Amino acid sequence: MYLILQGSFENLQKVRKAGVKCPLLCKEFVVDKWQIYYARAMGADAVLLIAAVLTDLDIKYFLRICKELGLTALIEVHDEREMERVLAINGVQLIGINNRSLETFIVDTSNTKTLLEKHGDAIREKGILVVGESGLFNPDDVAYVQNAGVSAVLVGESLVKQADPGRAIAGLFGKELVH
Ligand SMILES: O=C(O)c1ccccc1NCC(=O)[C@H](O)[C@H](O)COP(=O)(O)O
Repeated sequence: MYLILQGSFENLQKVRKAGVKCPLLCKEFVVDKWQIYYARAMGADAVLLIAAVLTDLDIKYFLRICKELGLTALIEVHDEREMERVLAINGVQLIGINNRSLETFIVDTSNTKTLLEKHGDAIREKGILVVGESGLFNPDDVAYVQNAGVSAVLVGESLVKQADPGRAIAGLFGKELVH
């Protein structure tokens, strides 16, 4: 399980210094290569690359940097067009389907299902893992995106608003997760 750190590179370092051992995903709007080097220096294991704010050339270049640094790149898409762009890029291992529109902030989990119905075969052929992102609050939501074909989930609100992370995670999945 990755811990997702959002909003501040320095938080990555704080969390590492506090002794957190699990992998860390730097969830930022990465638009320049220095942010990837900085994320690595601060202790990240993975970075989010948002297709909506990057050109194809940027994504290819940033993927190369991630590979050199030993970082995993989670490439985030929101719609059909972004999915097609990302699937045409070699070396993508992890795609996140965000159910929240960056323009309207409206969340619709059927986005994951729609995109996987259309592109699931191509994704499987390439051996790409899919992460279902946003709007997941309970075991039914998780089951819905899992049945659509995702192998992992990216969750914010439903966990961070609860006092006990262990119980929050157990509540989200409907069972205790052993790690
Ligand atoms: O990431 C941002 O900076 C951001 C800016 C404006 C609106 C939303 C933004 N992020 C939302 C998140 O990162 C969510 O926490 C993440 O997508 C998970 O979704 P949820 O589980 O619904 O909180």
